[in-house]
Amino acid sequence: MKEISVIGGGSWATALVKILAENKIRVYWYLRRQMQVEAITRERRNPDYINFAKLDTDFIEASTDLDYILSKCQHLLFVVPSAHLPTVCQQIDPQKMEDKIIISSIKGTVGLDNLLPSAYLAKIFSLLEVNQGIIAGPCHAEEIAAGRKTYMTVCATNQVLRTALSEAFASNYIQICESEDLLGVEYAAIYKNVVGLVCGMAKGMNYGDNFIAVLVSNAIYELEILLTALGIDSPRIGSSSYLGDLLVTSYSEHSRNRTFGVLIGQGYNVEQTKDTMSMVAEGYTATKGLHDMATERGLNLPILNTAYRILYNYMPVKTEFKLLERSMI
Ligand SMILES: NC(=O)C1=CN([C@@H]2O[C@H](COP(=O)(O)OP(=O)(O)OC[C@H]3O[C@@H](n4cnc5c(N)ncnc54)[C@H](OP(=O)(O)O)[C@@H]3O)[C@@H](O)[C@H]2O)C=CC1
Ligand SMILES: O=C(CO)COP(=O)(O)O
Repeated sequence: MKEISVIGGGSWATALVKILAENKIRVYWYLRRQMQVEAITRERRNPDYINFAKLDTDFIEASTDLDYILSKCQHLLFVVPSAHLPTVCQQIDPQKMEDKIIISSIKGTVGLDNLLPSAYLAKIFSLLEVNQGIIAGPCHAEEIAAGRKTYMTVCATNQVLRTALSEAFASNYIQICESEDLLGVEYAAIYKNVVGLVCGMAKGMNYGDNFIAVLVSNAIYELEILLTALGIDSPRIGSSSYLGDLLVTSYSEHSRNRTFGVLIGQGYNVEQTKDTMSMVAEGYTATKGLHDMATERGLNLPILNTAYRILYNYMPVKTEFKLLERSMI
């Protein structure tokens, strides 16, 4: 792969663009604000997200013209928060997407149907699975910005695409793991955001490491039940895109989901917490999406239920944790 169009201007898109440009892949980058485009071109960094990451703008063309950015490359990488994916996609003519290869790196459920990002993109652009890929973690943009050793998972059923993505992203600090398990990895990446949020709540209420270790252990068990019910065959729970991503979100100070949970645990209400956050915490909407899926399948998942009752039924966090304490094993 010599070039790629990237759609999205947040911290994760910025980290991925950084790696691509370092690897001398030409990046056509769609951002929604002209001021951000101009600042990136002028300052060689994104002033609004991971602004300490230097960007090699010799390999980057940024623009607010989505049609132009999409027209430049066959490979398109979507990195927008799931809540905004429909808004972005509605601006795109599906006929212009016929021969495109679409990669997504979005960890949330989309729309009222709670679709996976890859399923949403496949539906609206009539994509074949062979033309889709995903990029998964465990990766925090902040650590990539600092060039810290990171393992990234690239998923595609198409071997040629997997290889192309591996080559595009591998570097002296990015180690690539390849996988064909798009569905399992995508579901796991969404569920871990809910767990990160609940771990944050525990932290915010001053639960200790002993409790959080049991919480995470129970989450692994819950993830297995959820994936099995969703039809994922023999998920590799211990792999870095499953367990690794769950752990980094549960424990890392960089995690926005965990931060969101900490604020709830400290007594802020949901609206105050949303207002305080300057970045997206996908676990908030994912809690509803996954809870709907679990309910439809008659699953009883205590951690997911706890998040749902606190965030959507506005139940007191302390009372809910007392109930959770009793249901964990
Ligand atoms: N950050 C990370 O370390 C990782 C993130 N991810 C995933 O990447 C995805 C993107 O998240 P991330 O980059 O971190 O998000 P950020 O919170 O860093 O950035 C949010 C982005 O959403 C844009 N946005 C806000 N409102 C709208 C809107 N109404 N319509 C369209 N766009 C809007 C913002 O644009 P503007 O600045 O113009 O407001 C900005 O580009 C998420 O699914 C996340 O889970 C995956 C792996 C790692
Ligand atoms: O997905 C991530 C790490 O792999 C980022 O997690 P947060 O969105 O919680 O920061």
